[in-house]
Amino acid sequence: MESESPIETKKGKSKTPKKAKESILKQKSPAEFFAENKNIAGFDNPGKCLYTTVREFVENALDSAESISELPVIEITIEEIIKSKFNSMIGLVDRERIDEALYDDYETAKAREGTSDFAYVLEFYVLSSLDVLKCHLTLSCSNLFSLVQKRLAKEARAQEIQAKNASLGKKVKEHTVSKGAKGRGEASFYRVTCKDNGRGMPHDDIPNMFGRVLSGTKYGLKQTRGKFGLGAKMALIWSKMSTGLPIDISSSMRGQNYISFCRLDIDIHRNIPHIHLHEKRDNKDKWHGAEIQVVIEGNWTTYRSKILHYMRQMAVITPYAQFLFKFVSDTPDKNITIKFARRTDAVPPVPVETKHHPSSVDILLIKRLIAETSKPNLLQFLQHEFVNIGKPLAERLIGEMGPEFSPKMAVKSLTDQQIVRIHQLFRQAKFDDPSGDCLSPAGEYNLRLGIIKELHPDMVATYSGSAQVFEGHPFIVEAGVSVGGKDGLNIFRFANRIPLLFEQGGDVVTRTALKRISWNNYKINQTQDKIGVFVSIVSTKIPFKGTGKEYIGDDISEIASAVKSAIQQCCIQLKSKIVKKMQAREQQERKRNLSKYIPDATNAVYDVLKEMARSHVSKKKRYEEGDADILRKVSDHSITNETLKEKLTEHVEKVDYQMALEYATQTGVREEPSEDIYLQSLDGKGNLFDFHSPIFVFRLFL
Ligand SMILES: Nc1ncnc2c1ncn2[C@@H]1O[C@H](COP(=O)(O)OP(=O)(O)OP(=O)(O)O)[C@@H](O)[C@H]1O
Repeated sequence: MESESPIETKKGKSKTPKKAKESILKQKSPAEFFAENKNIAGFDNPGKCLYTTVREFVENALDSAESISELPVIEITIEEIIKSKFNSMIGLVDRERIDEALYDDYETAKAREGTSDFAYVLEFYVLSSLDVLKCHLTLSCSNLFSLVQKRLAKEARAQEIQAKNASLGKKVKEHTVSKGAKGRGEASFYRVTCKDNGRGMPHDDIPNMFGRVLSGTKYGLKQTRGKFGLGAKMALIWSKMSTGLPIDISSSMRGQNYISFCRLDIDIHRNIPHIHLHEKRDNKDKWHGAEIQVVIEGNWTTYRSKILHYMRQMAVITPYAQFLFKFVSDTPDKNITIKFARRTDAVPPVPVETKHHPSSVDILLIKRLIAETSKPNLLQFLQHEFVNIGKPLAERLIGEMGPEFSPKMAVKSLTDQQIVRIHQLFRQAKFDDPSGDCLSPAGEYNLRLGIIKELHPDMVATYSGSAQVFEGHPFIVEAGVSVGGKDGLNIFRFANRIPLLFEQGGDVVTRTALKRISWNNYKINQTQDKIGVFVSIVSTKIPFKGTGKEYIGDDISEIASAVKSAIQQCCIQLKSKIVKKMQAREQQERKRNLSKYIPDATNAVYDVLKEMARSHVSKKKRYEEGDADILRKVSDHSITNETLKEKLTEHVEKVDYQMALEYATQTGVREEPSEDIYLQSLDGKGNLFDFHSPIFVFRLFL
């Protein structure tokens, strides 16, 4: 008998090659891999799956509308499906429990006894004062009571930690439903529908776009929200895993007189779409766009706030889009409808596809570019397949590669070694940085609007950095920092105009804001002031950690320093505003203090002036009537001035003249007399001039 042992094969007893069934080697399809590791795509638990499904659909919808420069109009509906409805949807009959002990939420007789004891204790506790209770409880009761207290405290602590983590954007553990309320089997189901007015999809491509993992249209070098060709398929894989239901896609492209309808699921093992229905339907309304619908297990209760937060932030960074968000519950009072209205018609320019920068490519990519290029020779290949290589530079590079290279050599005939040489030179040579022209940043205006809308701060500063480069990819960092408004340090992160809500702790923006900004230097108190930090990064490649697009790592020094400098630039602007505001506040304070006793001074002056006015008028009258003696007195300025000074000093000696002067300066010279007082006096040259108000006189006098 022929041995199947690999050892025997090694010993040469069997020369025949191993049959396929003997091999221990196994292969997994990408769909299988992601089904087994769905957490790396942001599908960690039912609640997070609901959140990520919404997110993937919304981001596809935005990418699609923006790609045809259409102002996005997006409707998202999450409809709660209760178990009986779900069962009837899939044709499953609801069954009553027969063998109760079989269930996860089953309580043993002993546990029930404990519970009734507990109910008694609790009732007793409520009815009695604590002291009385302490006296009367038996030892066993008090033991039980402390056990119960411990359990309640533990539950409360767990809930507290969960709420805290959720607010910090940390991973939220699924709320463990306490036994007796809802067993493990009691999943919640939701129908998620997302409708957009975007480009739609070609009829024949739909099955592969939704039923083949790692297929998409966004692989080029371009700033897009989607990147991996994974998100929509993950929603389908999760629906297949949790409900077994397919996905429904309706789509129509501009000018198409039909709507493509496709219902499909995915053959996980072969990573191919399994089509249930694929047909063309009438498009009477000339609609274009897509509507995707999927039924999945989820958890609205624990992820409600994250989903709404995400929608709000998406509306902030995409003010040119209109979103209609609906949650439809089986209990109508839990229904939610939120319309995020469009706030501007200015759509940022559509990001353009660009070519690779020589410093960003690896050997594999060079080989792929060679395989795909239409250019016949090395010179043209270098010139046309990369940015920042013009003809003269291409010629110099070829000269530098070595004698076996020439401009005219067929690019497809390059050997593996020659490709390695090109790669080495690309690494070592100096190239101009790629420009950021292909990028479409959110814009300082949008950031400012967003901050004001979210935080209602006292002051805001924004900054838009110029394009920079990491590993040959251009990127732009924009930042906004606010002071005042809601509590604490709030950090808002956006990447290619996607809000990032999870894994905040490891993100480059969070780390920079918390560890690398000396807030005190900018007169901002990190622990007391309410600070808002908004940072938006756009790039042809966002270096997300993982496929879940949750956070940007802190390990790319170019990005880290650009983030730091953008935040610092905002802080510098804020500092001067803060200093001015502090000075204004101080002045205001002084003014308030002055005004406490200034009325005394002005009243005194007013009295003096009134008296002088009276005598002045009478003197004037007498002068007009021909009193020669009075003429001498009126023309004698020193007498008038002296008299005034004397009288004022008499009345206002308690006034701090310096402060009074300041007050008068701040108040300014009033144009109209504040009181019904009008008098004339003589200036230094003996001319008559007018005093219009007590303050004016006061200032002149001082
Ligand atoms: N609403 C939509 N309108 C038009 N095309 C869509 C829509 N949703 C998905 N698509 C197409 O389906 C493809 C696959 O989508 P999927 O969400 O799986 O991946 P992606 O968006 O390319 O990348 P990522 O996994 O990073 O989100 C997209 O590249 C896009 O071409």
